[in-house]
Amino acid sequence: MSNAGRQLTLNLFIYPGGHHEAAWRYKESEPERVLDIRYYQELARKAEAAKFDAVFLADGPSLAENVRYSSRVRFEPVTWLTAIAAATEKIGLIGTASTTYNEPYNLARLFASLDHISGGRAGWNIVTTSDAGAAHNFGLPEHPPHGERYEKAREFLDVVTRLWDSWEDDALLADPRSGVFADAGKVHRIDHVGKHYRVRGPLNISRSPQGRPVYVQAGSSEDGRSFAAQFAEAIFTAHQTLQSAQEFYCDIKARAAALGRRPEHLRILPGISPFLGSTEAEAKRLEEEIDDLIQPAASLDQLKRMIGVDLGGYDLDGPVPRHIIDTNGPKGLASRFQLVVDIVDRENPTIRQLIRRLAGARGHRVVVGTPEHVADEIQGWFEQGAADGFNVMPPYLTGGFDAFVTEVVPILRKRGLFRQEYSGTTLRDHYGLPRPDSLFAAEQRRSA
Ligand SMILES: Cc1cc2nc3c(=O)[nH]c(=O)nc-3n(C[C@H](O)[C@H](O)[C@H](O)COP(=O)(O)O)c2cc1C
Repeated sequence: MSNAGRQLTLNLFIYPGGHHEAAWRYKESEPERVLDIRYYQELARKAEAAKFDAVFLADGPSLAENVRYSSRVRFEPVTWLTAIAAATEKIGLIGTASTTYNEPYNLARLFASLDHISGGRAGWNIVTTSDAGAAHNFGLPEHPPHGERYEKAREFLDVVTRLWDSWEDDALLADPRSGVFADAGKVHRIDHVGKHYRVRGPLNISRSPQGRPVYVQAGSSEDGRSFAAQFAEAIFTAHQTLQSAQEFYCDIKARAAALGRRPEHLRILPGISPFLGSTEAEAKRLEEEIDDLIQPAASLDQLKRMIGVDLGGYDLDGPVPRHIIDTNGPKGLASRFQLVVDIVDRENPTIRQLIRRLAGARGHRVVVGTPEHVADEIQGWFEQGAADGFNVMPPYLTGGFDAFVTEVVPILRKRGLFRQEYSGTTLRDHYGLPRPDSLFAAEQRRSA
């Protein structure tokens, strides 16, 4: 792959309080502002000033964390991003919404509205939701099995896509002279009748500036990879090693090409959580200072959600009891589970070492060092077929992000790896993605 002219994609992955699970306790953090929208508007403006591609918000339709220890209360993402849209001009706005716990029509309206309001900056992180607890918030007797969630997600995405295309681009006329507001012949019902959904349409808002928000996905299981290769335009992923990231990158690009897609229209973006210091020792001290704020009960809770076993009764300084981790259970299908099991098998950590290893970014890659070292790591993965860019996951806010923007981004720019200026105004422009034509307009042309 030629790297000439390739530019990094950089998203700011915002996690309330910072990505390190104990960051909210760090002396520079502002936990009291966790639900202050101006705090996030300020953060997004900083990311926009640094010419980042997008801000990204994760989400789940349940309170999965242990509230005693966790700062993870959060706004609903589209609401949150709409407020950020009002405070910014160009930065992309990617929000997470579940296909398992939403209705296609409502979700289509929400993201089409965000795309209109933001002038074409919306992206949808399509998740099937792995937290089984969510089922209890939606009257389901149990969380749908992994495969069924992805089956529903495929139908869900088909319906939403057709709803977003149900108004042809030139349907809205709003012509006071003729008195015609919209060309009814260019506004189409979708008449979907499927296994999981029945949706007539059309959508009650015209086609948005991007045509469709950008499709983002973050699964890594076999179902996840197949879904991503077919539909995703950006894929978030978590990898601990260059080799694992290269394998994923190569696999997804090959799958997409086999489906007739152009591999460059699918940005693969691993997470990176940088602890920065003027020396490696200083960066290590910063990491240790925040690690020392870990509350093991919270970490063990998180670990239980990831691997399905409760290690609360074990000696923290004893080995991880590998034999009780069921690799054939339902958890085994989720990618993050495998990532943790690989760490245990590779590094044979004590329980305390494992929870410290995961505390920084829940299995995403943590890089500790000088700005040059972090830039080298970014450039290395970017140029060796492991990434098209990164979700930057500051361990704490806002200092952890300020340091990245003031010290690492200039190095990446100097190396010609990252934009000096936006060349467009929409998220599709930033990602180098085409604006999709309306399916109905294409069908009309074929039948003309
Ligand atoms: C960067 C990143 C962000 C994610 N954000 C969310 C999220 O907000 N909500 C969610 O339910 N899952 C999230 N996930 C998890 C994936 O969407 C997916 O549910 C998980 O990988 C299981 O999918 P799989 O079984 O296909 O691997 C995220 C994963 C990554 C790598």
